[in-house]
Order: sequence, then C-alpha cells, then structure tokens
Amino acid sequence: MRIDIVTIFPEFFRVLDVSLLGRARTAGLLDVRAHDLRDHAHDRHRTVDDTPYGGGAGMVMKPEPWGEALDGILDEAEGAGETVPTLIVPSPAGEPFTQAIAAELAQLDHLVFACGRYEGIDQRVVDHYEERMPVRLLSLGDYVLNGGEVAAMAMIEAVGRLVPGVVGNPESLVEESHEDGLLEYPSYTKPQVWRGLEVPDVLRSGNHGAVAAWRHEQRIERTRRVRPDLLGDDDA
Ligand SMILES: COc1ccc(Cn2ccc3ccc(-c4cc(N)[nH]n4)cc32)cc1
Repeated sequence: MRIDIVTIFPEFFRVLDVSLLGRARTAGLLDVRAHDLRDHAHDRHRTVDDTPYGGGAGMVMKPEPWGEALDGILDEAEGAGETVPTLIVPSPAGEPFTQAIAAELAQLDHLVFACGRYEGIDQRVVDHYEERMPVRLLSLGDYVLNGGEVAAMAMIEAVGRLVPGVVGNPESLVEESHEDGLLEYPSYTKPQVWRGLEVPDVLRSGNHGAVAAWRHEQRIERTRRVRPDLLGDDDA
C-alpha cells in the first residue's frame, strides 16, 4: 500500500520510520511519503492560508497549494498506470472513523491524506477532487484537534496494521476490540499473583473450551458495561 500525506508539518510523520510501521516500510509492505504543502506555495513567504470570505475568526487554507500538491500525486499515479487513489481528509465534520472503515481502507492500493490546519481547507479543494477520485472526510472523534496530522497518524496506524504481512501473527488481529463489534477480553501474563491479585483460575486450567467461553463472556460483559451502544437492543 502506498500512502501519501500532504501537510505543513512533514516532520511530524518521521515517527512512522520506527516501530511496526517502520518495519513494514522496510519490508516494502507500506510506502509512506510525507509532502510539505509549503513546497507548493510560491510567494516569498510560502503562504498557505488567508482570511475567510464572509468574515469570522481564524484563517482558511488556500486552494492553490493543495491543487498543485494533489495534482502532482494524482498525475504520478495516473502516469504509472496505478489505480486512482482515495483522498482522506481528516475533519471534525467528517464521518466517524471506525475499525470497519480501517478494514475497508486497508484493502486499497493507494491513500492520500490531506492534513489541514488553521480553520480547515477551502471547500473547493474537496469539491474539485471529488470529480477526480474518491474522497472521504473522516473524524477521529467528537473533539476538536488543531489540525489533521494527529488524526491522520491514528488512521494510518489503524489501517497500516491491517495490511497483510504488516502484523507478524494475523491471529492477533482477531478478537480485538471493535474487530467484530465487541471489546476485547482482559489479558494476563506472569506472575500468577501480583500485589495480591491473582490470574483467573480458568486461564490456568488448560481447558481451551472453558478459556474460550470465559473470554467470550468477558467480552460481552465488558462491552455491555463500557460500550452498550455497540450492542444490539436484545444484547444490551
Ligand atoms: C471550524 O472549526 C474548526 C475546524 C478545524 C479546526 C482545526 N483543524 C484544522 C484542520 C483539521 C483537521 C481535522 C481536525 C479534527 C478532526 C477531529 N476528529 N477533530 N479535529 C481539526 C482540524 C478547528 C476548528
């Protein structure tokens, strides 16, 4: 999977060079490239923002630098005969990002993240590129960040780890929180007793059926307690 990120803070994504996604990049499973939006602002101050039409506080990101940056990525993909990438625009006004969306995006060959700042990106950028490629406005949650970078990083990690081969043991992706609509079961490791707290006996019983049943019940109980909204009416 190829991932392009357009941002005024490309250095923010250097962290992707380490950890799980770093190994995936080295293995050629993920090709992640950050682009500096200011490279596409050609005035002396490399200006990417301006005052909003209609007035109001704050600044809005100018469309021209975005057009040049995104055209460059699109033209390269088209020139290489690749499938048209999907444009992901993190936004407080977006569709809630979920594990299901992460799984859907993990099937694609090429994602482009447009990380806005200030009060957002001129609407005409989304309107224009909706004519050329799939565009998804996605929200990380019902709170306001200062820009799209943190949201993009979270989405890239959630999607990247689902790309086949990125996670060493694919079995570890099964029965994760939200993977099938339930939260994950509680986990334990050695020592058997820690500060007077014991590992549940069933987990040391060697009875795999009993362990599986206990874990499933724990998932339902935890989901009912913490996230009843994830359960259907008859399960809540
Ligand atoms: C009009 O109100 C505002 C609009 C934008 C902003 C700051 N900002 C600029 C670009 C950008 C991209 C994503 C997000 C974001 C995403 C989630 N889930 N929370 N916040 C925030 C962003 C502040 C206020």
